[in-house]
Amino acid sequence: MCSWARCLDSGCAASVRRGVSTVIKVGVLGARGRMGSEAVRAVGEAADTELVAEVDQDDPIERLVESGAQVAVDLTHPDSVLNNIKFCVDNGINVVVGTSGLGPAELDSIRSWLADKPQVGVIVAPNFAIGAVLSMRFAELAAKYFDSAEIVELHHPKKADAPSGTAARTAHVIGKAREEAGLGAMPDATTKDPDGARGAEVDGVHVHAVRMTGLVAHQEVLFGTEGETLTIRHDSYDRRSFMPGVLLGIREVPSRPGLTVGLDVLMGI
Ligand SMILES: NC(=O)C1=CN([C@@H]2O[C@H](COP(=O)(O)OP(=O)(O)OC[C@H]3O[C@@H](n4cnc5c(N)ncnc54)[C@H](OP(=O)(O)O)[C@@H]3O)[C@@H](O)[C@H]2O)C=CC1
Ligand SMILES: O=C(O)C1=N[C@H](C(=O)O)C[C@H](O)C1
Repeated sequence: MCSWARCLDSGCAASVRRGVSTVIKVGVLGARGRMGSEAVRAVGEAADTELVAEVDQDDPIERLVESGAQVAVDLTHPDSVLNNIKFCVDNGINVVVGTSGLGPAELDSIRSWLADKPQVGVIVAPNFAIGAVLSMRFAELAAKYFDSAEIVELHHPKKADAPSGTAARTAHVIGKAREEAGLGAMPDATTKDPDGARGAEVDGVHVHAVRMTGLVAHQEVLFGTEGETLTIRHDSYDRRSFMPGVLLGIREVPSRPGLTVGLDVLMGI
C-alpha cells in the first residue's frame, strides 16, 4: 500500500516493487473542467506520471490510444462517463473514474466488459479526498450502533447530479452494515410529505442535497440513538484535496485488474 503523503511525492516505492513502470502514461478526460484541470496539473507535476493526452468535450477520445496512455482518468459528466469507460476497457486502457452518477446497474455493465479484458483495471472513486474516504469508513463502522442515520451533502451549484456520488456510496455502506447487523427500518412517523421534504431514500437512508454558492464539497452523516447523536463531517474547501487520491488511483490501477469501488481498499482501511 502507498502511504497517502508519499502519493504527493515523485516516487512510489510500492509501484517499483511490483515491477510497474515507474513512469505511467496518463490521459485525462474532462481535462478543461474544474477537476480535470487540477488533475492535468497534478499528473504533470508528479515525477512518476506523464501526461500524454488531454481530452475534453468534442475532442477525439482516440487520442488516448494514439498517445499510448496506460491509465485514463475520467472527470467528465454523469452522462458521458459510461461510454468513456467502455472505450477505455475495449482498448485495454486502465481507468480511474472520479465522475459521479454510476449506480449498481452501471457497475454491473463495467464488470461485464472487464470479464472480456482480464488484464484491465477500473477504479471507481466516489471521492478522492482522504478525509472523505475515512468518513465513509467511519460511517460504516458506526452504522450498526444507531437507530437512525441521515446524510446531508452540500455542494457548489454547478454540480449536475444529486445526490452526490459520495452520499450515494455512504448511504450504501450504511444500509449494508445495518442489514448485516439485522437492524430494521429507521423510526420515522412521516405519512404526509407531498413535496419530498424528507429527501431521497438511498438503500433505506434519507439523503438531503444542498446546492449553494461558496461551497465546494461537504458532507455530514448524522447518527442518532436514545439520548445522543454522532455527526461525521467532511469538508473539501479546495479541489487540490482530491489530487493525492487521483495519483494513488493512477499508481494502483495497473496492478489491480477488475473493478474496484472506493479508495478505502487502496488505503488499507
Ligand atoms: N470523485 C471525486 O473525488 C470527485 C468527483 N467529481 C466529479 O467529477 C465530475 C466532473 O466534475 P467537475 O470537474 O466539477 O465538472 P466540470 O463541468 O467542471 O468538468 C467536466 C469537463 O468534462 C467535459 N466533458 C463532458 N463530457 C465529456 C466527454 N464525453 N469527453 C470529454 N470531456 C467531457 C466538460 O465539457 P463541457 O463543460 O463543455 O460539457 C467539462 O470541461 C463530476 O461528475 C463530479 O461529480 C468532482 C470532484 C471530486
Ligand atoms: O461534483 C463535485 O464537486 C463532487 N463530486 C463527487 C460526488 O458526487 O460525490 C465528489 C465530491 O463530493 C465533489
